[in-house]
Amino acid sequence: MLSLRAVNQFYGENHILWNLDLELTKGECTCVLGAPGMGKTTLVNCITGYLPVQSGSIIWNDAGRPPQDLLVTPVEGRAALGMSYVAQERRIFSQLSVEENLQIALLAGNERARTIPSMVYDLFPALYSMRHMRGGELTGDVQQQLALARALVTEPKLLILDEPTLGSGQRFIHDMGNIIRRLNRDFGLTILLVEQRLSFIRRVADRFCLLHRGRNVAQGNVALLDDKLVANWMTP
Ligand SMILES: Nc1ncnc2c1ncn2[C@@H]1O[C@H](COP(=O)(O)OP(=O)(O)OP(=O)(O)O)[C@@H](O)[C@H]1O
Repeated sequence: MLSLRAVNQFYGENHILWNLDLELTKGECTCVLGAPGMGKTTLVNCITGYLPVQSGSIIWNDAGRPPQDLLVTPVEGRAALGMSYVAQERRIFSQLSVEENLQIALLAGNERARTIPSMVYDLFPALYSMRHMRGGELTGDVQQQLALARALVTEPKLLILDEPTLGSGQRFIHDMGNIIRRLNRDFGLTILLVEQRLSFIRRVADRFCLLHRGRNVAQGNVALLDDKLVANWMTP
């Protein structure tokens, strides 16, 4: 679904991503992990188009359509192709109701999505009962649900989640894991997940990509993500 080849990215003079290769396969959940500051969010921002890349290629492959070069596709164009992103900082409108937040997110989609799909309230029944409440009145966990629901209203093909469990308690983390598994296994959504919690990664992901100082130092089936690999690479 998405192929990155030899991607390099700089912040000014600082070389952050180094010749990075990554392959996202349709229907799989791939987790990017690594210690803080290793380039995970930078990588996601290059994929979504919020950051320019210096060199390399990022190609979108959708069955039956010609491959699309994302480096010449702006952020809105990537959303229209079917890419949806939940950033670390929840991007919701605190003055608008839950329902208005979802309605506005629909505008980012393509022709297919005109109403809030029933799947969204099925996954997040709490949002339905709170649909008239303002975003700013919700607890942090429900705001995170709303941020994810906003990303789903356009019925994306690729969902990108940057540390969806950050700052949450065990109960929420468990529920978030269930939702990601349902999205991936029941709805067939391709998922790119940035995450640090190993138990969570092993529960939800099919594949992993381990970043160290902007380089992809290990990748493969999540069963290969063993303690030795983690001890070697998860320290700053
Ligand atoms: N806007 C920026 N300008 C300059 N340098 C930046 C900027 N954002 C990030 N960096 C640097 O780029 C490197 C990679 O940061 P990035 O946020 O991608 O790491 P990360 O793996 O996502 O970290 P974390 O787990 O803490 O979110 C770090 O050294 C960071 O200091």
